[in-house]
Amino acid sequence: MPKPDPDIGGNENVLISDELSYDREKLKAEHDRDIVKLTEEQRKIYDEIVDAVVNEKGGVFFVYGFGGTGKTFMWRLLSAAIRFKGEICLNTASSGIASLLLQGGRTAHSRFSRNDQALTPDFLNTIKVSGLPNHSLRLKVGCPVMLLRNIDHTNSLMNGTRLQITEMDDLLVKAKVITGEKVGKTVVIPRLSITPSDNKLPFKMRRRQLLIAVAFAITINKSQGQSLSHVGLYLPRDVFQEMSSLMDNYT
Ligand SMILES: Nc1ncnc2c1ncn2[C@@H]1O[C@H](COP(=O)(O)OP(=O)(O)OP(=O)(O)O)[C@@H](O)[C@H]1O
Repeated sequence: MPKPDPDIGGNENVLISDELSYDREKLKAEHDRDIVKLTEEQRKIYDEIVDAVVNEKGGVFFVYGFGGTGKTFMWRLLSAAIRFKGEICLNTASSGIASLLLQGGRTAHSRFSRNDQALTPDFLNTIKVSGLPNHSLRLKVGCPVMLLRNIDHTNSLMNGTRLQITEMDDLLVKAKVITGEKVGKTVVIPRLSITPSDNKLPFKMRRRQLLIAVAFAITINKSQGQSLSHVGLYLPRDVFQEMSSLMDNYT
């Protein structure tokens, strides 16, 4: 009896094995042939993006230009530069036609729905989206938290209500309301299944979690309508400087 090939199947991530199966020598030859053709402008973009990848700087780059000015040409070269080194480059386009222009290109929809199985729980647990509680919450009795959804209008348990944890159980927490009309009231917050309302993810996501986030600080929007005796402001940028230069521009 032939034995099954141990390299086939198993738990291997389909997406990763697909992306690592390119002919690296051929890609390198194509890359080396075309890199010398880059215009000065294309080369500048190429260098900046490759530098961000190689040195793990990360970043989001928006490349624009008139039709036929070489965006796809450069993108193919960038993909080859990453892939011939044995690294992964996921080419994703918004439409089927656009995805055909890129080697190994897929639409975002097809890429991610086809690989639902390849999205491991570990990966899903790292996702942080607005309105969705984090997978892991570090709570302690006494810590301030904020509700992330409207749970019970009559009891003022609304998105943005602040509470203080008073008791913790495996599946729920008890907390005291510290803002709004029901200040002082103790409420029970259960775990609920929730789908992000503002979902920019290209797949459906649902998480079962307490609908709260630790809130030692809140955004200015969430603090609306509250009279507070003491306030500390966190201003990571010099907004006053920006305001004054804006005013200069308008006067
Ligand atoms: N530096 C270059 N050297 C040689 N040929 C190039 C170069 N840049 C682009 N080309 C060629 O010019 C043509 C148009 O380029 P490309 O398709 O990349 O443009 P584009 O900006 O993606 O266009 P569109 O916006 O219409 O999709 C292609 O045939 C491409 O191979």
